[in-house]
Amino acid sequence: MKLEIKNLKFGYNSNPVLKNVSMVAEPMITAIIGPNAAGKSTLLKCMCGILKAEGSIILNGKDLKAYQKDEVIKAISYLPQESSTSAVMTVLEATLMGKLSSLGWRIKDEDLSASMDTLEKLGIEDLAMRQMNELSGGQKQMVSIAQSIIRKPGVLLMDEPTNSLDLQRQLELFDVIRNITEENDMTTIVALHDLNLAARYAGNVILMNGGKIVAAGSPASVITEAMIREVYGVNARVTLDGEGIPQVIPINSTRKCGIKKAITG
Ligand SMILES: Nc1ncnc2c1ncn2[C@@H]1O[C@H](COP(=O)(O)OP(=O)(O)OP(=O)(O)O)[C@@H](O)[C@H]1O
Repeated sequence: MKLEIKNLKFGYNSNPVLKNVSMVAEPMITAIIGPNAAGKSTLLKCMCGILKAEGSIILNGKDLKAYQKDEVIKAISYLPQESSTSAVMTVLEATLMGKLSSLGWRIKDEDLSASMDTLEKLGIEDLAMRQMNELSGGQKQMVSIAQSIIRKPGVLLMDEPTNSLDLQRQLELFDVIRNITEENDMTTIVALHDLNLAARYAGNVILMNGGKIVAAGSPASVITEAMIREVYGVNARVTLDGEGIPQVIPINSTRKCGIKKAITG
């Protein structure tokens, strides 16, 4: 599904956060990068309709407002930064809920096997009968991801899906996301802090800063030493590997009080 955003404006309590954001996402992985408080999460929440923004969100040529609510729920799956899945139920039941909540509440045999397949794809089938409230943060995060991808939505929005995962799980998860995106012709949009993951897995990178999109294009065109210095205030070495994928090695911060400036925006 093609997702187009035109002149999106949004503010919390009239404090402007998104300032005329326009972008297009096609079926592939798009990474949204940018410093803390740039507006990445807010943009994702506007894209799925959780936050009501000014401007247009166009899904396959039709304004999101013209779709029925259940059509939007089926078409767009959103995985928030903080997972709230901690209810007393098994991992298999929680995964099944991800499917049912988008398709009605009748359980069919194929829904159960789809849930098990999804857990296997993510390498967490051993957790199927474990209780959700007994899982580690990373395990819970993997279940939230299972709940999102089981629906095979046209548009998959993920906010920092790797932030509780160890290095191996991060790569495995992105391998799965890439496969699912390609197999299902999905438009996958991921907000990410890890520039190396964005460079390795995204076909398109969108850079946000101060509520605006300041660059968009291939990883090599967006993730450059000059950009990292200017937007993140960090000196970094960026080299291109054999496939032309940028690899970022941060060296030092150019700011004296960097944390305060970055967090307060
Ligand atoms: N619920 C809220 N109420 C008021 N202001 C908010 C709310 N959520 C976010 N903001 C503000 O909106 C701005 C953008 O926040 P947002 O979470 O979209 O940024 P982000 O790029 O996702 O940041 P991070 O990388 O730190 O998660 C920030 O200044 C933040 O303080």
